[in-house]
Amino acid sequence: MTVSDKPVVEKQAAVEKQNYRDAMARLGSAVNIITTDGPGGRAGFTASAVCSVTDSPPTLLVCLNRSASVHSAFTQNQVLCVNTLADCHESLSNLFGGKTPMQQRFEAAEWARLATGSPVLTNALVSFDCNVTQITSVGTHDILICEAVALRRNDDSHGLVYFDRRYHPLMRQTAC
Ligand SMILES: NC(=O)c1ccc[n+]([C@@H]2O[C@H](COP(=O)([O-])OP(=O)(O)OC[C@H]3O[C@@H](n4cnc5c(N)ncnc54)[C@H](O)[C@@H]3O)[C@@H](O)[C@H]2O)c1
Ligand SMILES: Cc1cc2c(cc1C)N(C[C@H](O)[C@H](O)[C@H](O)COP(=O)(O)O)c1[nH]c(=O)[nH]c(=O)c1N2
Repeated sequence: MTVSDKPVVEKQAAVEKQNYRDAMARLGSAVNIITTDGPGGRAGFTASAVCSVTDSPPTLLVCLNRSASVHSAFTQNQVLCVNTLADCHESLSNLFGGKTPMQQRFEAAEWARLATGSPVLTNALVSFDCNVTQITSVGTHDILICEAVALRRNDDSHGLVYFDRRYHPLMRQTAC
């Protein structure tokens, strides 16, 4: 049998938006509620586009659609908290990912504060309280570069993954 050393690549004129989304739906990701508070007001939205950038200084990125109602609050406040959701947070994720009024979103859970004043979800898997240090626009979204200034972890909770347009619990291995 002859094995070609070249990968088979299907030629395509362009990747259409729907094909791109269908492909991206196959990447499982953590689900987060991103919150802020300050002169621009209190706001929060659900985000899967969150990624670690560097640990020195401890930096992550969040992608935010510029057409979202929460956009101006985040750019004005320049602070945010990434609250990574646990397996019990499916309905909270839908609440912060829809067109629900802001007060109703926050009434559905308990919140604390750390260093920046952004709302910290008390039973999140982990929370990264951050200063927004840079904003870069790409297409429809702003990439918010965020430096973590305080952290909070709940080490007993299970995780939540968004994969194939559905939520899936991710169980932590327990000692037996
Ligand atoms: N990065 C994002 O802005 C993003 C990510 C996930 C979901 N969403 C929004 O949540 C809703 C439900 O999404 P779904 O995953 O069930 O189905 P979907 O078909 O809208 O999205 C499938 C996947 O495509 C990507 N995607 C979707 N909209 C995008 C956008 N505007 N910009 C960049 N990437 C995008 C995400 O990876 C998403 O998981 C939709 O309104 C979607 O736009 C937005
Ligand atoms: C699972 C999942 C994941 C994401 C989203 C939704 C859901 C359900 N949404 C959409 C975002 O949460 C939604 O647009 C917000 O509610 C903002 O809408 P308002 O304009 O404030 O109503 C979203 N939006 C965004 O700008 N970046 C992201 O990474 C994501 N990820």
